Amino acid sequence: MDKKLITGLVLAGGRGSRMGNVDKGLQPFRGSTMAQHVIDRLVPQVGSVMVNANRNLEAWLELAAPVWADETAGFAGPLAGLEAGLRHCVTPWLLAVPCDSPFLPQDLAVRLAAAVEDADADLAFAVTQEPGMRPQAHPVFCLVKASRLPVLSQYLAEGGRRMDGWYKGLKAVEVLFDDADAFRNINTLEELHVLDDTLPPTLAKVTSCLDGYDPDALPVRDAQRIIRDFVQPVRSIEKVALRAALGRVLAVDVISPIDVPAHDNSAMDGFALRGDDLLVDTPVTLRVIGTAFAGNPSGLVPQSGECVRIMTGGVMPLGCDSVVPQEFVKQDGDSISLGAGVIRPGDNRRFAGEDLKAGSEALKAGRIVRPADLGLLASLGMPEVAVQRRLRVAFFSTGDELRSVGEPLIEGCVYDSNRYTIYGMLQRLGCDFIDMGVVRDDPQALEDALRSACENADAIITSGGVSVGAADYTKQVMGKLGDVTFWKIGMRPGRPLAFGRIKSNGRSAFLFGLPGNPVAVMVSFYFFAREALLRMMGADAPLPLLRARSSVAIRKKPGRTEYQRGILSQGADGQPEVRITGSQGSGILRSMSEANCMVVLHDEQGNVVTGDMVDVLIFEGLM
Ligand SMILES: Nc1nc2c(c(=O)[nH]1)N[C@H]1C(S)=C(S)[C@@H](COP(=O)(O)OP(=O)(O)OC[C@H]3O[C@@H](n4cnc5c(N)ncnc54)[C@H](O)[C@@H]3O)O[C@H]1N2
Ligand code: MOO
Ligand SMILES: [Mg+2]
Repeated sequence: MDKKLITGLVLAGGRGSRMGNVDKGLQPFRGSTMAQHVIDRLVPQVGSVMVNANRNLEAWLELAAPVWADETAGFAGPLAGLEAGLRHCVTPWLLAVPCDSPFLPQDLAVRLAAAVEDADADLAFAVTQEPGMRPQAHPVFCLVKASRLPVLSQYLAEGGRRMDGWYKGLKAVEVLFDDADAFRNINTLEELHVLDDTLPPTLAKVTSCLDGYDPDALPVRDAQRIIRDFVQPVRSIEKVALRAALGRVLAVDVISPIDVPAHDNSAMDGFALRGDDLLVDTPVTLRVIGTAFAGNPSGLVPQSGECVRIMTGGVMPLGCDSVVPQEFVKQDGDSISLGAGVIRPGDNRRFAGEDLKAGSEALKAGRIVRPADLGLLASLGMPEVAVQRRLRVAFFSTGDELRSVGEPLIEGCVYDSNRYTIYGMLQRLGCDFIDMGVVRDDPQALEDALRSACENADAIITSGGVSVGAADYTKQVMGKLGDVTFWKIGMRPGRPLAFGRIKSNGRSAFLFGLPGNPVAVMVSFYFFAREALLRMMGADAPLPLLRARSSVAIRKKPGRTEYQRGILSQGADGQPEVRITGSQGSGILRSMSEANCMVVLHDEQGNVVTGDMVDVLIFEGLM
């Protein structure tokens, strides 16, 4: 069938009641509107497209398609829309599709048309079948002979409303499509958001990708994956002087503008010569015709039997490919002699570009600049480097029992240590920070603090108040301000965690509500917040776990991840060996301070026997 014989009709006249009574098709989706996506899919398949809509007609007209309202009053459903479409259809066939199915098949018209032609039918509609399920009809996706309008009008006049009810007396055929997802229709705003890959992901979207997601029993790796999928890099670049780039995250790939080194040069102080002059078993004598200093090309071109005195780094004279170190020759006036086989042709010569070739990638974006990188960048002659702007992280502690250092400690109170461990860990990551002090267990004070943090920072870290205590208002307030979830993670310590993104006055920030216990807060930071913050900074720096032999037995329950404070040292055989520090209670900071590593006992792992290999995270050098 020639596609010019078909008019496409987008059915957009519904109430959108499950979407909060909005005009569904006009809802933003992937950079335009949902209906626009449907129209874009339809246009290549048909001669022309029109729309059936009952509200916001001006907005619909902007879609550059004719718009027709129902003629049957009172939002009578898609059949009323089909009737309006058929009334204005000037082609022999009409292809109807709903406005909320932006993924409709690209071969919908061709396949339905082939079916009506084969069967000499009045109507064809789509059917899908999932494995092991009964076929599912999609009667709103139908190709209808325009001349059958009177049958439909009569059905409507008699009060009929069923999409698959009106064509009982007509010849209708089903067409089976393989891809059920192509007929997916979007009913709620949440669903629309979840499917819109141009919008920042929602937690619902991210968690829907996990099998058996249970916020109350979440494995560590699932929590890490959700966090990884949810946080997004802050895209903001600045140029800094080379030295200031130390510890910062490179924002772009660095391509070498030059060959390093720029010339073939000598690796030794000695004599540059032509490899052809070297004889396999006979000593040679060469005449020295001049000297090449580093930084001062000699311009000399030795002939056969000649050589040039050269310093380390000096540019190789033309025709020379080898250098004999001065210790290996006998010099006599202006000639040198060297024994057979002292060097081979090509020895002690450094090639132009052997370190880096012009145009090659010297460093990748996302790298955290280390001292060697500073040197490398300097070797390329770069005075400035493009880096990600520093991440701004606001943090505060929650709890009426907390006193800040410098204040007197009243009965029942403790000094706030979490703000100091958090400060230390953020500082090591290279973040800018805003220390917001201690916030009382008071809903208004918490809301004010979270809003202020959100408006001034990229990320917020709080500690305390995420478990189940009666004064833990933190969760309630966090939930109110945004897309935040509360987890019980299968780990020890650090079981409760709040995570998400909150909004205030048009600004948003990622939120990590870490548990209050002083060791739990550090473990949660290292194993969840750290990677997320690095990701926001555009950096890629996975936690470096090493293997070490356990010099002790460790009790461990399978089914949760345990982080034990450990001391790593060199065993009697020179291999790394780890033992556990004293008490592992999640309030005991002293053993954390004594430790130089964490022993990571994974989910599935059970008791550790002396001599078993275990994973270890070393604190020193940890970003
Ligand atoms: N019935 C239950 N109780 C608790 C559970 C549970 O599942 N059921 N989980 C326990 C676990 S695990 C942890 S961890 C804590 C986490 O509690 P919160 O995040 O609500 O923290 P708080 O109750 O505010 O404080 C816990 C503890 O830590 C001390 N703390 C808090 N902030 C600081 C700070 N900045 N500096 C020093 N010490 C701090 C606080 O005084 C408490 O002793 O909940 C368990 N309970
Ligand atoms: O996180 Mo809690 O520290 O497991 O006691
Ligand atoms: Mg609590």
